[in-house]
Amino acid sequence: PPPLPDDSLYQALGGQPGINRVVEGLLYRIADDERIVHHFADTDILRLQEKLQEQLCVEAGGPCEYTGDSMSEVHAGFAITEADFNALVEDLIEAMTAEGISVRAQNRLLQRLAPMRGDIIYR
Ligand code: HEM
Repeated sequence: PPPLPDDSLYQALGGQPGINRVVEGLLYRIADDERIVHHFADTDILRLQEKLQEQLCVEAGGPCEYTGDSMSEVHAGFAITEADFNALVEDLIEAMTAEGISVRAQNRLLQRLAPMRGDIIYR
């Protein structure tokens, strides 16, 4: 999606510290999520954490650069289903709710991530 005109979403997420807490909460929830944890068996979790922190910052209109690989490159070969995708989004919503992020800000971020769906789900 095109860049946001301002950093209001970044601020609503609590800036980089808030985004980092959401990413940490997401990673803990994935680790506990029997529906999808198997996909991450061989993943360098510290790298994933760093790239997610950057990506969510960029998508929220924050002052960051994403240095990871493209969504299609990264997720190809994992045979990620629509149900897997929905499970991860559920975990993300839980992580944001636990950080006290408003439903409006949650929905703004999810709207930014939703278009990536086609690059992540295996067809
Ligand atoms: C909106 C949804 C998603 C976003 C924004 C996202 C974002 C990312 C990012 C930024 C990375 C790191 C890229 C890099 O290392 O250069 C990554 C890696 C990864 N993602 Fe996703 N992802 C999403 C959905 C999913 C889903 C649904 C699954 C599976 C259930 C998944 C499984 C993985 C795995 C296994 C890796 C690590 C790949 C590896 O170890 O080489 N992702 N993702």
